[in-house]
Amino acid sequence: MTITAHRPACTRGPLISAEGLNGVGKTYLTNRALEGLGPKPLMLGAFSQRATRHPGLGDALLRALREASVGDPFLRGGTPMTEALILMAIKRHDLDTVLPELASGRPVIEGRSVDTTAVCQALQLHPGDLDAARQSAVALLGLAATYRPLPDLTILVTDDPSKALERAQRRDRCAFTTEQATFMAEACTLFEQLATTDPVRYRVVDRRHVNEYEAAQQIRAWIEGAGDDLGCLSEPWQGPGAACMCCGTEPGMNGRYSPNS
Ligand SMILES: Nc1ncnc2c1ncn2[C@@H]1O[C@H](COP(=O)(O)OP(=O)(O)OP(=O)(O)O)[C@@H](O)[C@H]1O
Ligand SMILES: Cc1cn([C@H]2C[C@H](O)[C@@H](COP(=O)(O)O)O2)c(=O)[nH]c1=O
Repeated sequence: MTITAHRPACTRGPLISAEGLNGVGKTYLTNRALEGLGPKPLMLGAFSQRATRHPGLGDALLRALREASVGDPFLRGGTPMTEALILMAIKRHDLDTVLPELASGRPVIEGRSVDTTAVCQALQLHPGDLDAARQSAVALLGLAATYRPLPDLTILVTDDPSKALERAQRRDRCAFTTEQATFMAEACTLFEQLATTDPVRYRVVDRRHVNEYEAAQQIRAWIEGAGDDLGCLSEPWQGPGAACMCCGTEPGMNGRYSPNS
């Protein structure tokens, strides 16, 4: 007998992240992409835009990282694994705060998510060894995926790292050190390598090959398509029997097909 799987799509909104180097244009291009789009997705602001005095656990953790990294733009305080776990906790906190919006069907866009954590922390764990960093970045993503579901869609904006550096410096009226510029160039390589490991989740827009209009159009189309046929979102640490964090459906409920039942 053949059992036909029938899985009604979950009513939740898609969880989308924008990733890439400082100054690469994640915010600029996403805002362009969203112009005239309705209903508007909820934008989860970039770390640097978060107020230092804002109450709440997520911002308190970020404040602790900022203080420990004494002004380093990549929040490097010298203990990369501890920092990785705190960054993952912040990203978990971000997810907790947007769950009601996701559950209501609204798309949510994270300005940076756990891919940045994987890339930046892996580079710190293996200075000067990009191969080892790539392996650790993949492993760190696996660890992050036990804290919280990964985004449904990750848009990597990439470019010549020197162009991103130039924009970040102009915007922030600062000068990155040579070491920081090298860190950014390595992060660029690692982001691009990480994106090849999961072609279903990642979409890459390379500003070396498309103009800003085309880039915004691509991003808009990806965001519009991200809500199609979404599965339920379950707590990774609860295992295959967990109910959906958004619609509450348990595997096997309402005639849903569960591969694990
Ligand atoms: N195509 C463009 N034309 C003009 N200005 C641009 C363009 N792309 C980006 N910028 C400007 O470059 C700067 C960096 O872009 P943006 O803030 O979007 O980068 P980001 O990837 O969000 O960076 P970060 O992660 O550091 O916050 C901004 O001042 C932005 O307005
Ligand atoms: C999430 C996250 C961020 N960072 C670094 C990367 C940037 O230099 C700053 C803030 O960036 P934003 O674009 O303003 O969000 O934080 C990091 O090193 N690790 C992370 O996980």
